[in-house]
Amino acid sequence: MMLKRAMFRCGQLCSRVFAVEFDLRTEPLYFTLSSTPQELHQAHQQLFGGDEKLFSLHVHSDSRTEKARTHAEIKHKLSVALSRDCDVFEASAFIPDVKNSVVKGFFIRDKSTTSLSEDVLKTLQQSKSVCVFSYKREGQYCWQELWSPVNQVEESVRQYVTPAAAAERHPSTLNITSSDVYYCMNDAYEVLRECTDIIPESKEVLKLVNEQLETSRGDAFPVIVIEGLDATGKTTLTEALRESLNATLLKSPPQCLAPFRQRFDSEPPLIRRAFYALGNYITAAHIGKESLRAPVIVDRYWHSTAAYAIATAVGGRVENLPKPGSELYQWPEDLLQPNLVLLLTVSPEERLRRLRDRGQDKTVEEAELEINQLFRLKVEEAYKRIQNPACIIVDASPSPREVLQQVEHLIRNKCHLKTTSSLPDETRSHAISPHTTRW
Ligand SMILES: Nc1ncnc2c1ncn2[C@@H]1O[C@H](COP(=O)(O)OP(=O)(O)O)[C@@H](O)[C@H]1O
Ligand SMILES: Nc1ccn([C@H]2C[C@H](O)[C@@H](COP(=O)(O)OP(=O)(O)O)O2)c(=O)n1
Repeated sequence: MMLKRAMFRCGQLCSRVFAVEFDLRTEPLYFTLSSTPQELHQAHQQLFGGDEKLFSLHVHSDSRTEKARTHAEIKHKLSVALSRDCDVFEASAFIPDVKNSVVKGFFIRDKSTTSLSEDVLKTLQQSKSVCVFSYKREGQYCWQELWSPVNQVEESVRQYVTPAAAAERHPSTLNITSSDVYYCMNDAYEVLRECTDIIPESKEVLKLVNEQLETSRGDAFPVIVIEGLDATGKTTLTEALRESLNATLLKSPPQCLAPFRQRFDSEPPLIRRAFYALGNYITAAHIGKESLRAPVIVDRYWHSTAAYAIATAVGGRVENLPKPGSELYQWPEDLLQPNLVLLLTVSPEERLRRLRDRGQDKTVEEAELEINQLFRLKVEEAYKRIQNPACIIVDASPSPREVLQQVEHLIRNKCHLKTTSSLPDETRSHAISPHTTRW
């Protein structure tokens, strides 16, 4: 039964292009499978040409939540259970330019002479969602076959590794919609609804969404979002703006979701990003209400949700990001738009200094960001590519006072507002009215 299922999965994969993130600084290695022997290119020789043991495994399931969780579990197991003699690379099997065609997995290169990797794969293969292949060599050729720890899989035919041209779109960009980034509330809502059995907190989050959603936005005061990586000065600036504009300060995710955040941060992207996406809709409802009374400053919003999600989903280099203008950078049609989005930027050195000076707990992701220069670059680049509204970049390296003045100036120009921080305290209230704005 298990073998039959594996054979079926194998058949589904064979017509796809495989990509292995062999070296994150360059393009993935792409190959297809062919029934006739094919000579390997020099680049492919680096992976397939040695005498190490090679395996790949792919995760299938009709349930997207099960697939996402199994993939995350496998990633964790491979990182803790394999020996130091094993290299694990992210891998995928996909149909070029076909959305949602990616089957994610891993490629394993085992330089050891022990059977540890086989033992680990044997336990992973117990899962009905996992399909394992091994790679064998003969002369200059390398073929892939379905792997079984017990007996030779007789029906499995040799499928020769055949170098393939680079894909125009990096495969990791094919599955982003509704797996990493949600372009309407319902898509994110559905994911959490599918999780209510395995993550009971999902019910509470959905209840909060149902209770708080109501978007009203009439002749409103302006809404200004402040974005940026951790420690770029968002909290410092948003609090100063609250005072100088006599504004309401909101954040996304909203305070009511704080008790659940850690729980969802430990989930794979499919679920974690759905949580943050729903947070934006709750914040949007708060913005709708509050902007009837005063200007609203928002600390992180959709730009953060999309930029972090895209940067995490896309492996390797900045060049792998979806190209500028891609539909993946579009704002969701059903999410309230702010009037202005400002992106605070500082040099990596200054940001590290601020992080160290602050010396407080960082989310795991932010800790990784610190050591992972590539990821940081991708988040910033994704921020800059988001459209409608796009963000305006603010150099946040000067003193807090200078940054505030710079931002007040921008708000005055872009929102046709009067800000009054340079005025004496007693004249400082209600300088902004909905009627002085253009929207
Ligand atoms: N313009 C600035 N110049 C120097 N230090 C700053 C500036 N803005 C903020 N900081 C300091 O940098 C650290 C991070 O700022 P914070 O406002 O908490 O950033 P964020 O909210 O973006 O994580 C804090 O210790 C803060 O006092
Ligand atoms: N609106 C938001 C806000 C944060 N996120 C995600 C993106 C990152 O994974 C983290 C960053 O949040 P973090 O707590 O480190 O940021 P702050 O310290 O609050 O500035 O949260 C999001 O997806 N959408």
